[in-house]
Amino acid sequence: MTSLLVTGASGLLGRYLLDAEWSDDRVVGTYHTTPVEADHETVHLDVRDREQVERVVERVDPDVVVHSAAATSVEACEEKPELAHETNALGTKHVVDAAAAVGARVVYPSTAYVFGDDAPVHIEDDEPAPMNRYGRSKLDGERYVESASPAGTIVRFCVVVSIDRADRSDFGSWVRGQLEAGERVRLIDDQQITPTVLTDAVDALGYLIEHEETGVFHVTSPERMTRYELGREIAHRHGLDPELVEPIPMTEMGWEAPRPRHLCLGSEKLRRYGYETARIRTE
Ligand SMILES: C[C@H]1O[C@H](OP(=O)(O)OP(=O)(O)OC[C@H]2O[C@@H](n3cnc4c(=O)[nH]c(N)nc43)[C@H](O)[C@@H]2O)[C@@H](O)[C@@H](O)C1=O
Repeated sequence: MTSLLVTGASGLLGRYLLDAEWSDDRVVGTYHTTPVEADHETVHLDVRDREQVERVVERVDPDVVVHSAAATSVEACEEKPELAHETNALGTKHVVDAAAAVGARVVYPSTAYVFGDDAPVHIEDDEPAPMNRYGRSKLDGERYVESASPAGTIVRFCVVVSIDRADRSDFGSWVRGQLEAGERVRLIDDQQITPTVLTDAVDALGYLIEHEETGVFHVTSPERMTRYELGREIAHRHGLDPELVEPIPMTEMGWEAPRPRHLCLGSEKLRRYGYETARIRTE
């Protein structure tokens, strides 16, 4: 029986982790601003507060800490670099240090934004070169996990989407909700992504925890596509009108943070380790 502490349990990933079928062991979740309704114990935690992190980790005394608490808005991190640094870099250091003190392994969800535009697809061994402050702060967090003892696990995702549900605040749910309401959606057609299906993100984390794999892993669909193509695929999957999906360039988003045109991760390593991620395209 594995005892888990999941930080960021009110976030997209954390919330699912708490409900995941594989997490029927002892699980405690932490939240920062939004309390979580769950079958498991949840506790307030600000990962920026080193002493609070130490207290919670010591009390829960987990085998594994899944550290999914993070400032995940790319734009907010660009506007408030100190928030990105304190939450994603220092917060991770606090978790890594506290986990080491109780002998717990750290599993760290990270992001494709640790890479820039120097290659169309990046694999685990490639040298990160973030283009924005969010990517930089998550890479700083990765560095702490890399030097963790016991050895940690870094799991990079691309844009996390649900494709078969519409009950979350993720990109896929939003697109489906708009299409179901007969509303047009204008989606980026000049940035390639390898989306991470939400259920894959959760199940692959479970797989890596169960098999006690350490090091860096990418978890994404093997297919490259734009958000525009993804939106049309979501329409097809659910019998909705793909003509409601319109292409726009990234410049129309008015984003401050620079973003690579190729935000693609190769996840062949995970397949070699025996885990197959879902395909998104149906045709
Ligand atoms: C890998 C990486 O992936 C993500 O970062 P992101 O690239 O900033 O993309 P996002 O999905 O968070 O979009 C940011 C905002 O922008 C809107 N948005 C996006 N794409 C279109 C789009 O195509 N059309 C419209 N209308 N709105 C869009 C979207 O609704 C939201 O309000 C994060 O998970 C992040 O934590 C992470 O790690």
